[in-house]
Amino acid sequence: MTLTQNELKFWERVKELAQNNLGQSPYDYFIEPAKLLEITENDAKIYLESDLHRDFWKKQEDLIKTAGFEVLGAPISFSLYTADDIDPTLYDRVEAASIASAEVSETATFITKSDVKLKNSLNDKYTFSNFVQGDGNRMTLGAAIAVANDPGGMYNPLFIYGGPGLGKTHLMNAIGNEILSTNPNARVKYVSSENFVNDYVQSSRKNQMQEFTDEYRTLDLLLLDDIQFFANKEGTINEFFQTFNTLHDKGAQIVISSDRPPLELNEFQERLTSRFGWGLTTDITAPNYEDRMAILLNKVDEMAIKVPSETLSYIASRIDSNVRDLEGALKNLKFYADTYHVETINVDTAAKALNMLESDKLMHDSDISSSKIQEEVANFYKISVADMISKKRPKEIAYPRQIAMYLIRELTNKSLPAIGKEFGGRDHTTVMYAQSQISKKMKTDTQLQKEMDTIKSNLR
Ligand SMILES: Nc1ncnc2c1ncn2[C@@H]1O[C@H](COP(=O)(O)OP(=O)(O)OP(=O)(O)O)[C@@H](O)[C@H]1O
Repeated sequence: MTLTQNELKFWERVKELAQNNLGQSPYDYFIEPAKLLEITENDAKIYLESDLHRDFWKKQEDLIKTAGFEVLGAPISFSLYTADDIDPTLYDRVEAASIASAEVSETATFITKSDVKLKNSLNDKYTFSNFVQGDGNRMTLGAAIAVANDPGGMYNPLFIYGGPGLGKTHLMNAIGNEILSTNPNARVKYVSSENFVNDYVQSSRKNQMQEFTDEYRTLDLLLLDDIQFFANKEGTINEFFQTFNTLHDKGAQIVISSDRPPLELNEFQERLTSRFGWGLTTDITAPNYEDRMAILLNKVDEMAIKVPSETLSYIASRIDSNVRDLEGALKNLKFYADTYHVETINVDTAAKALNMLESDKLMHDSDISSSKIQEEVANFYKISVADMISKKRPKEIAYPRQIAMYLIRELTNKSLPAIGKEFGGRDHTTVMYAQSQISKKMKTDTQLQKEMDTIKSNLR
Protein backbone atom coordinates (compact mmCIF):
# COMPACT_ATOMS: atom_id res chain seq x y z
CA MET A 1 0.00 0.00 0.00
CA THR A 2 1.39 3.36 -0.91
CA LEU A 3 0.56 6.80 0.37
CA THR A 4 -2.30 8.68 -1.21
CA GLN A 5 -1.63 11.90 -3.11
CA ASN A 6 -2.95 13.92 -0.16
CA GLU A 7 -0.77 12.07 2.31
CA LEU A 8 2.24 12.70 0.09
CA LYS A 9 1.47 16.41 -0.12
CA PHE A 10 0.94 16.61 3.61
CA TRP A 11 4.27 14.90 4.34
CA GLU A 12 6.16 17.06 1.88
CA ARG A 13 4.72 20.15 3.55
CA VAL A 14 5.74 18.89 7.00
CA LYS A 15 9.29 18.50 5.73
CA GLU A 16 9.36 21.93 4.12
CA LEU A 17 8.09 23.62 7.26
CA ALA A 18 10.63 21.72 9.31
CA GLN A 19 13.47 22.69 7.00
CA ASN A 20 12.50 26.35 7.11
CA ASN A 21 11.86 26.50 10.84
CA LEU A 22 14.21 24.09 12.53
CA GLY A 23 17.49 24.56 10.72
CA GLN A 24 19.42 22.09 8.59
CA SER A 25 21.05 19.90 11.27
CA PRO A 26 17.93 19.04 13.27
CA TYR A 27 16.18 18.53 9.95
CA ASP A 28 18.83 16.09 8.69
CA TYR A 29 18.99 14.21 11.95
CA PHE A 30 15.37 14.00 13.09
CA ILE A 31 13.02 14.83 10.27
CA GLU A 32 14.53 13.36 7.13
CA PRO A 33 14.73 9.75 8.41
CA ALA A 34 11.13 9.76 9.71
CA LYS A 35 8.39 8.17 7.59
CA LEU A 36 4.71 8.81 7.31
CA LEU A 37 2.90 5.47 7.39
CA GLU A 38 -0.65 6.65 6.89
CA ILE A 39 -3.25 9.14 8.01
CA THR A 40 -6.39 7.62 9.43
CA GLU A 41 -9.15 9.48 11.20
CA ASN A 42 -7.07 12.64 11.14
CA ASP A 43 -4.19 10.94 12.90
CA ALA A 44 -0.81 10.85 11.16
CA LYS A 45 1.15 7.70 12.00
CA ILE A 46 4.84 8.45 11.88
CA TYR A 47 7.61 5.88 12.00
CA LEU A 48 10.87 6.91 13.68
CA GLU A 49 14.27 5.41 13.09
CA SER A 50 15.04 5.19 16.79
CA ASP A 51 13.46 5.76 20.15
CA LEU A 52 15.95 8.59 20.68
CA HIS A 53 14.00 10.67 18.15
CA ARG A 54 10.76 10.39 20.05
CA ASP A 55 11.25 13.32 22.46
CA PHE A 56 12.14 15.65 19.63
CA TRP A 57 9.11 14.62 17.61
CA LYS A 58 6.74 14.98 20.53
CA LYS A 59 7.42 18.72 20.38
CA GLN A 60 6.51 19.04 16.71
CA GLU A 61 2.77 19.43 17.12
CA ASP A 62 2.88 22.82 15.41
CA LEU A 63 4.45 21.37 12.29
CA ILE A 64 1.84 18.68 11.97
CA LYS A 65 -1.07 21.01 12.76
CA THR A 66 0.07 23.66 10.30
CA ALA A 67 0.67 21.20 7.48
CA GLY A 68 -2.65 19.51 8.31
CA PHE A 69 -4.66 22.70 8.01
CA GLU A 70 -2.79 23.92 4.98
CA VAL A 71 -2.97 20.74 2.94
CA LEU A 72 -5.91 18.77 4.28
CA GLY A 73 -7.96 21.50 5.89
CA ALA A 74 -8.29 19.35 9.02
CA PRO A 75 -6.88 19.21 12.56
CA ILE A 76 -4.32 16.45 12.32
CA SER A 77 -2.92 14.76 15.40
CA PHE A 78 -0.03 12.31 15.31
CA SER A 79 1.22 9.03 16.77
CA LEU A 80 4.84 7.97 16.86
CA TYR A 81 6.18 4.44 16.30
CA THR A 82 9.54 2.75 16.28
CA ALA A 83 10.59 -0.81 15.35
CA ASP A 84 9.95 -1.86 18.96
CA ASP A 85 6.36 -0.77 19.26
CA ILE A 86 4.98 -0.77 15.77
CA ASP A 87 1.56 -2.28 15.28
CA PRO A 88 2.06 -5.43 13.14
CA THR A 89 -0.69 -4.24 10.78
CA LEU A 90 1.53 -1.33 9.86
CA TYR A 91 4.65 -3.38 9.03
CA ASP A 92 4.17 -3.41 5.30
CA ARG A 93 3.64 0.33 5.35
CA VAL A 94 7.18 0.95 6.59
CA GLU A 95 8.57 -0.60 3.44
CA ALA A 96 6.10 1.24 1.24
CA ALA A 97 6.80 4.51 3.02
CA SER A 98 10.52 4.17 2.32
CA ILE A 99 9.78 4.01 -1.37
CA ALA A 100 7.24 6.81 -1.11
CA SER A 101 9.58 9.16 0.67
CA ALA A 102 12.10 8.73 -2.12
CA GLU A 103 9.35 9.66 -4.56
CA VAL A 104 7.99 12.52 -2.52
CA SER A 105 10.28 15.21 -3.76
CA GLU A 106 9.64 14.28 -7.37
CA THR A 107 5.89 13.89 -7.24
CA ALA A 108 4.74 16.45 -4.71
CA THR A 109 3.36 19.55 -6.32
CA PHE A 110 2.24 21.37 -3.25
CA ILE A 111 4.66 24.26 -3.12
CA THR A 112 3.16 27.63 -2.46
CA LYS A 113 4.89 30.77 -3.73
CA SER A 114 6.05 31.62 -0.29
CA ASP A 115 7.87 28.31 -0.09
CA VAL A 116 10.02 28.84 -3.15
CA LYS A 117 13.54 28.16 -1.95
CA LEU A 118 15.23 31.36 -0.98
CA LYS A 119 18.91 32.11 -0.82
CA ASN A 120 18.96 35.17 1.39
CA SER A 121 22.78 35.57 1.19
CA LEU A 122 22.92 37.50 4.43
CA ASN A 123 26.29 37.83 6.07
CA ASP A 124 25.67 36.93 9.69
CA LYS A 125 28.83 38.62 10.92
CA TYR A 126 27.21 42.01 10.27
CA THR A 127 24.97 42.87 13.19
CA PHE A 128 23.85 45.98 15.05
CA SER A 129 25.87 44.93 18.06
CA ASN A 130 29.20 45.15 16.25
CA PHE A 131 28.39 48.37 14.41
CA VAL A 132 30.08 51.32 16.09
CA GLN A 133 27.91 54.38 16.37
CA GLY A 134 29.43 57.76 15.50
CA ASP A 135 28.53 61.24 14.27
CA GLY A 136 28.64 60.18 10.62
CA ASN A 137 26.24 57.26 10.92
CA ARG A 138 24.03 58.02 13.94
CA MET A 139 20.90 58.91 12.02
CA THR A 140 21.23 56.04 9.56
CA LEU A 141 21.84 53.53 12.34
CA GLY A 142 18.71 54.82 14.11
CA ALA A 143 16.67 54.43 10.94
CA ALA A 144 18.04 50.93 10.35
CA ILE A 145 17.12 49.84 13.86
CA ALA A 146 13.65 51.35 13.44
CA VAL A 147 13.18 49.43 10.20
CA ALA A 148 14.29 46.18 11.83
CA ASN A 149 11.77 46.75 14.64
CA ASP A 150 8.94 47.72 12.36
CA PRO A 151 9.51 46.43 8.84
CA GLY A 152 7.14 47.92 6.29
CA GLY A 153 6.39 50.76 8.71
CA MET A 154 7.32 54.44 8.73
CA TYR A 155 10.60 54.19 6.85
CA ASN A 156 9.60 52.28 3.78
CA PRO A 157 11.57 52.43 1.58
CA LEU A 158 14.77 53.27 3.39
CA PHE A 159 17.45 54.67 1.11
CA ILE A 160 21.00 54.78 2.50
CA TYR A 161 23.76 56.55 0.63
CA GLY A 162 27.40 57.31 1.30
CA GLY A 163 30.96 56.77 0.13
CA PRO A 164 32.70 53.40 -0.06
CA GLY A 165 33.56 51.42 3.06
CA LEU A 166 31.36 53.40 5.44
CA GLY A 167 29.09 50.57 6.56
CA LYS A 168 26.09 50.56 4.20
CA THR A 169 26.36 46.84 3.49
CA HIS A 170 26.97 46.15 7.16
CA LEU A 171 23.79 47.96 8.19
CA MET A 172 21.64 46.35 5.52
CA ASN A 173 22.75 42.90 6.63
CA ALA A 174 22.20 43.87 10.26
CA ILE A 175 18.58 44.76 9.43
CA GLY A 176 18.10 41.38 7.74
CA ASN A 177 19.76 39.44 10.55
CA GLU A 178 17.73 41.24 13.19
CA ILE A 179 14.45 40.60 11.40
CA LEU A 180 15.30 36.93 10.90
CA SER A 181 16.24 36.54 14.55
CA THR A 182 12.77 37.64 15.63
CA ASN A 183 10.98 36.03 12.72
CA PRO A 184 12.92 33.11 11.23
CA ASN A 185 10.19 32.59 8.63
CA ALA A 186 10.49 36.05 7.15
CA ARG A 187 11.41 35.99 3.47
CA VAL A 188 14.52 38.12 3.50
CA LYS A 189 16.86 38.68 0.61
CA TYR A 190 20.08 40.66 0.44
CA VAL A 191 21.27 41.15 -3.11
CA SER A 192 23.91 43.34 -4.67
CA SER A 193 22.59 45.25 -7.67
CA GLU A 194 25.11 43.40 -9.77
CA ASN A 195 23.60 40.06 -8.77
CA PHE A 196 20.08 41.39 -9.28
CA VAL A 197 21.06 42.28 -12.85
CA ASN A 198 22.64 38.84 -13.35
CA ASP A 199 19.57 37.08 -11.92
CA TYR A 200 17.31 39.10 -14.15
CA VAL A 201 19.35 38.56 -17.29
CA GLN A 202 19.79 34.82 -16.67
CA SER A 203 16.08 34.38 -15.91
CA SER A 204 15.02 36.20 -19.07
CA ARG A 205 17.49 34.25 -21.18
CA LYS A 206 16.39 30.91 -19.79
CA ASN A 207 12.71 31.80 -19.96
CA GLN A 208 12.45 31.54 -16.19
CA MET A 209 10.93 34.91 -15.40
CA GLN A 210 8.22 33.22 -13.35
CA GLU A 211 10.85 31.89 -10.93
CA PHE A 212 12.43 35.32 -10.79
CA THR A 213 9.18 37.07 -9.93
CA ASP A 214 8.23 34.28 -7.52
CA GLU A 215 11.47 34.84 -5.71
CA TYR A 216 11.58 38.62 -5.62
CA ARG A 217 7.96 39.66 -5.47
CA THR A 218 7.04 37.45 -2.53
CA LEU A 219 9.69 38.84 -0.20
CA ASP A 220 9.03 40.42 3.16
CA LEU A 221 12.32 42.31 3.05
CA LEU A 222 14.42 43.21 0.04
CA LEU A 223 17.89 44.63 0.69
CA LEU A 224 19.35 45.95 -2.55
CA ASP A 225 22.96 47.11 -2.35
CA ASP A 226 24.72 49.63 -4.61
CA ILE A 227 21.82 50.60 -6.83
CA GLN A 228 24.08 52.96 -8.82
CA PHE A 229 25.15 49.80 -10.64
CA PHE A 230 21.80 49.85 -12.50
CA ALA A 231 22.95 52.80 -14.61
CA ASN A 232 22.35 52.14 -18.34
CA LYS A 233 20.41 48.94 -17.67
CA GLU A 234 16.93 49.98 -18.68
CA GLY A 235 15.44 46.45 -18.69
CA THR A 236 16.64 45.77 -15.17
CA ILE A 237 15.49 49.17 -13.96
CA ASN A 238 11.96 48.51 -15.26
CA GLU A 239 11.88 45.07 -13.67
CA PHE A 240 13.16 46.50 -10.42
CA PHE A 241 10.46 49.17 -10.26
CA GLN A 242 7.77 46.57 -10.87
CA THR A 243 9.24 44.49 -8.05
CA PHE A 244 9.42 47.61 -5.93
CA ASN A 245 5.76 48.49 -6.54
CA THR A 246 4.52 44.99 -5.82
CA LEU A 247 6.51 44.76 -2.60
CA HIS A 248 5.59 48.22 -1.41
CA ASP A 249 1.89 47.67 -2.16
CA LYS A 250 1.82 44.58 0.00
CA GLY A 251 3.70 46.29 2.84
CA ALA A 252 7.04 44.51 2.42
CA GLN A 253 10.08 46.48 3.49
CA ILE A 254 12.60 47.71 0.93
CA VAL A 255 16.07 48.99 1.79
CA ILE A 256 18.34 50.36 -0.91
CA SER A 257 21.90 51.59 -0.76
CA SER A 258 23.84 53.74 -3.16
CA ASP A 259 27.12 55.59 -3.34
CA ARG A 260 25.25 58.83 -4.13
CA PRO A 261 21.92 60.50 -3.28
CA PRO A 262 18.84 59.62 -5.36
CA LEU A 263 18.98 63.00 -7.12
CA GLU A 264 22.31 62.06 -8.63
CA LEU A 265 21.13 58.74 -10.05
CA ASN A 266 20.35 60.44 -13.30
CA GLU A 267 18.51 57.91 -15.38
CA PHE A 268 16.12 56.71 -12.73
CA GLN A 269 16.30 59.71 -10.48
CA GLU A 270 12.71 60.70 -11.07
CA ARG A 271 11.24 57.27 -10.52
CA LEU A 272 13.31 56.85 -7.40
CA THR A 273 12.77 60.24 -5.86
CA SER A 274 9.02 60.06 -6.32
CA ARG A 275 9.00 56.76 -4.44
CA PHE A 276 11.45 57.90 -1.83
CA GLY A 277 9.11 60.64 -0.82
CA TRP A 278 7.20 57.79 0.90
CA GLY A 279 10.09 56.66 3.02
CA LEU A 280 13.36 57.99 4.35
CA THR A 281 16.63 58.92 2.70
CA THR A 282 19.64 59.07 4.95
CA ASP A 283 23.40 59.29 4.47
CA ILE A 284 26.55 58.01 6.12
CA THR A 285 29.61 60.23 6.18
CA ALA A 286 33.24 59.44 6.98
CA PRO A 287 34.04 58.96 10.68
CA ASN A 288 35.79 61.77 12.54
CA TYR A 289 38.90 61.16 14.65
CA GLU A 290 37.02 60.12 17.80
CA ASP A 291 34.83 57.75 15.85
CA ARG A 292 37.84 56.27 14.10
CA MET A 293 39.41 55.62 17.50
CA ALA A 294 36.20 53.97 18.72
CA ILE A 295 36.09 51.78 15.61
CA LEU A 296 39.75 50.78 15.99
CA LEU A 297 39.28 49.90 19.65
CA ASN A 298 36.33 47.75 18.69
CA LYS A 299 38.18 46.03 15.85
CA VAL A 300 41.31 45.20 17.89
CA ASP A 301 39.00 43.54 20.37
CA GLU A 302 37.32 41.56 17.60
CA MET A 303 40.66 40.57 16.07
CA ALA A 304 42.12 39.78 19.49
CA ILE A 305 45.34 41.72 18.87
CA LYS A 306 47.15 43.97 21.32
CA VAL A 307 47.87 47.45 20.06
CA PRO A 308 48.83 50.29 22.44
CA SER A 309 46.49 53.25 22.32
CA GLU A 310 49.16 55.64 21.01
CA THR A 311 49.57 53.36 17.99
CA LEU A 312 45.81 53.34 17.47
CA SER A 313 45.79 57.08 17.71
CA TYR A 314 48.57 57.23 15.09
CA ILE A 315 46.50 55.02 12.74
CA ALA A 316 43.35 57.04 13.39
CA SER A 317 45.10 60.26 12.47
CA ARG A 318 46.80 58.82 9.42
CA ILE A 319 43.81 56.99 7.91
CA ASP A 320 40.81 59.22 7.58
CA SER A 321 39.13 57.80 4.49
CA ASN A 322 36.74 55.10 5.66
CA VAL A 323 36.20 52.12 7.94
CA ARG A 324 37.27 49.54 5.36
CA ASP A 325 40.68 51.21 5.16
CA LEU A 326 40.94 51.27 8.94
CA GLU A 327 40.23 47.54 9.03
CA GLY A 328 42.74 46.99 6.24
CA ALA A 329 45.38 48.90 8.19
CA LEU A 330 44.84 46.77 11.29
CA LYS A 331 45.00 43.54 9.31
CA ASN A 332 48.18 44.70 7.67
CA LEU A 333 49.63 45.61 11.02
CA LYS A 334 48.85 42.20 12.42
CA PHE A 335 50.35 40.54 9.37
CA TYR A 336 53.49 42.68 9.61
CA ALA A 337 53.91 42.02 13.32
CA ASP A 338 53.45 38.24 12.82
CA THR A 339 55.84 38.10 9.87
CA TYR A 340 58.62 40.08 11.53
CA HIS A 341 57.96 38.68 15.01
CA VAL A 342 57.34 42.13 16.43
CA GLU A 343 56.13 41.92 20.02
CA THR A 344 54.89 45.44 20.62
CA ILE A 345 53.19 47.20 17.79
CA ASN A 346 54.56 50.67 18.47
CA VAL A 347 54.10 53.74 16.30
CA ASP A 348 57.30 52.95 14.41
CA THR A 349 56.12 49.49 13.46
CA ALA A 350 52.72 50.89 12.48
CA ALA A 351 54.37 53.50 10.25
CA LYS A 352 56.40 50.82 8.46
CA ALA A 353 53.40 48.54 8.01
CA LEU A 354 51.24 51.37 6.71
CA ASN A 355 53.95 52.52 4.31
CA MET A 356 54.04 49.04 2.86
CA LEU A 357 50.26 49.04 2.56
CA GLU A 358 50.27 52.39 0.83
CA SER A 359 52.86 51.35 -1.72
CA ASP A 360 50.89 48.20 -2.42
CA LYS A 361 47.67 50.12 -2.78
CA LEU A 362 49.25 52.62 -5.06
CA MET A 363 50.48 49.86 -7.28
CA HIS A 364 47.23 47.89 -7.36
CA ASP A 365 44.71 50.71 -7.38
CA SER A 366 46.16 52.81 -10.10
CA ASP A 367 47.75 51.27 -13.07
CA ILE A 368 50.67 53.53 -12.46
CA SER A 369 53.16 53.90 -15.27
CA SER A 370 56.88 54.57 -15.28
CA SER A 371 56.40 57.71 -17.30
CA LYS A 372 53.95 59.08 -14.75
CA ILE A 373 56.50 58.50 -12.01
CA GLN A 374 59.30 60.10 -14.04
CA GLU A 375 57.07 63.09 -14.71
CA GLU A 376 56.06 63.50 -11.08
CA VAL A 377 59.61 63.20 -9.75
CA ALA A 378 60.93 65.60 -12.42
CA ASN A 379 58.22 68.11 -11.48
CA PHE A 380 58.97 67.80 -7.82
CA TYR A 381 62.72 68.43 -8.26
CA LYS A 382 62.12 71.00 -10.98
CA ILE A 383 64.03 69.35 -13.77
CA SER A 384 62.77 68.20 -17.17
CA VAL A 385 61.95 64.58 -18.00
CA ALA A 386 64.30 64.91 -20.97
CA ASP A 387 67.17 65.70 -18.60
CA MET A 388 66.16 62.89 -16.31
CA ILE A 389 66.53 60.25 -19.01
CA SER A 390 69.59 61.89 -20.61
CA LYS A 391 73.20 60.95 -19.94
CA LYS A 392 73.74 64.15 -17.92
CA ARG A 393 75.43 63.54 -14.56
CA PRO A 394 75.25 66.68 -12.38
CA LYS A 395 73.93 65.93 -8.91
CA GLU A 396 70.68 67.90 -9.27
CA ILE A 397 69.76 65.62 -12.18
CA ALA A 398 71.36 62.32 -11.08
CA TYR A 399 69.69 62.37 -7.65
CA PRO A 400 66.07 62.75 -8.88
CA ARG A 401 66.88 60.13 -11.53
CA GLN A 402 67.83 57.68 -8.78
CA ILE A 403 64.67 58.51 -6.88
CA ALA A 404 62.55 57.90 -9.96
CA MET A 405 64.27 54.54 -10.53
CA TYR A 406 63.72 53.60 -6.89
CA LEU A 407 60.03 54.51 -7.04
CA ILE A 408 59.39 52.68 -10.30
CA ARG A 409 60.96 49.60 -8.77
CA GLU A 410 58.79 49.97 -5.66
CA LEU A 411 55.49 50.89 -7.28
CA THR A 412 55.45 48.83 -10.47
CA ASN A 413 56.46 45.28 -11.09
CA LYS A 414 58.96 46.21 -13.79
CA SER A 415 62.25 44.33 -13.94
CA LEU A 416 65.60 46.06 -13.47
CA PRO A 417 66.56 45.82 -17.18
CA ALA A 418 63.12 47.16 -18.22
CA ILE A 419 63.58 50.16 -15.92
CA GLY A 420 67.10 50.74 -17.26
CA LYS A 421 65.66 50.92 -20.76
CA GLU A 422 63.26 53.67 -19.72
CA PHE A 423 66.17 55.84 -18.61
CA GLY A 424 67.87 56.15 -21.97
CA GLY A 425 68.89 52.49 -22.19
CA ARG A 426 70.95 52.29 -19.00
CA ASP A 427 72.29 49.00 -17.71
CA HIS A 428 70.30 47.15 -15.03
CA THR A 429 73.23 47.49 -12.60
CA THR A 430 72.71 51.29 -12.64
CA VAL A 431 69.11 50.76 -11.53
CA MET A 432 70.26 48.32 -8.85
CA TYR A 433 72.78 50.85 -7.55
CA ALA A 434 70.15 53.64 -7.49
CA GLN A 435 67.78 51.39 -5.59
CA SER A 436 70.31 50.47 -2.93
CA GLN A 437 71.53 54.06 -2.51
CA ILE A 438 68.04 55.46 -2.01
CA SER A 439 66.95 52.59 0.26
CA LYS A 440 69.93 53.28 2.51
CA LYS A 441 69.20 56.99 2.63
CA MET A 442 65.49 56.38 3.35
CA LYS A 443 66.38 54.69 6.63
CA THR A 444 67.85 57.82 8.19
CA ASP A 445 67.03 60.86 6.07
CA THR A 446 63.72 62.27 7.33
CA GLN A 447 63.77 65.01 4.70
CA LEU A 448 63.86 62.34 1.96
CA GLN A 449 61.11 60.35 3.69
CA LYS A 450 58.88 63.42 3.58
CA GLU A 451 59.71 64.07 -0.05
CA MET A 452 58.82 60.49 -0.94
CA ASP A 453 55.50 60.81 0.88
CA THR A 454 54.66 63.95 -1.07
CA ILE A 455 55.61 62.44 -4.42
CA LYS A 456 53.58 59.31 -3.68
CA SER A 457 50.54 61.28 -2.65
CA ASN A 458 50.83 63.37 -5.85
CA LEU A 459 50.82 60.11 -7.77
CA ARG A 460 47.44 59.09 -6.34
N1 LIG B 1 30.44 51.89 12.12
C1 LIG B 1 31.05 50.73 11.90
N2 LIG B 1 31.34 49.90 12.91
C2 LIG B 1 31.97 48.73 12.71
N3 LIG B 1 32.37 48.29 11.50
C3 LIG B 1 32.11 49.07 10.45
C4 LIG B 1 31.44 50.32 10.58
N4 LIG B 1 31.31 50.88 9.36
C5 LIG B 1 31.87 50.02 8.50
N5 LIG B 1 32.35 48.92 9.13
C6 LIG B 1 33.07 47.80 8.55
O1 LIG B 1 33.82 48.30 7.44
C7 LIG B 1 33.81 47.37 6.38
C8 LIG B 1 33.24 48.03 5.14
O2 LIG B 1 31.87 48.32 5.37
P1 LIG B 1 30.73 48.07 4.27
O3 LIG B 1 31.13 46.98 3.34
O4 LIG B 1 29.44 47.92 4.99
O5 LIG B 1 30.81 49.45 3.50
P2 LIG B 1 29.91 50.00 2.31
O6 LIG B 1 29.49 51.36 2.73
O7 LIG B 1 28.83 49.03 1.97
O8 LIG B 1 30.98 50.09 1.14
P3 LIG B 1 30.77 49.95 -0.46
O9 LIG B 1 29.94 51.11 -0.88
O10 LIG B 1 32.18 50.03 -0.96
O11 LIG B 1 30.12 48.64 -0.70
C9 LIG B 1 32.98 46.19 6.84
O12 LIG B 1 33.84 45.18 7.30
C10 LIG B 1 32.16 46.75 8.00
O13 LIG B 1 31.87 45.76 8.96
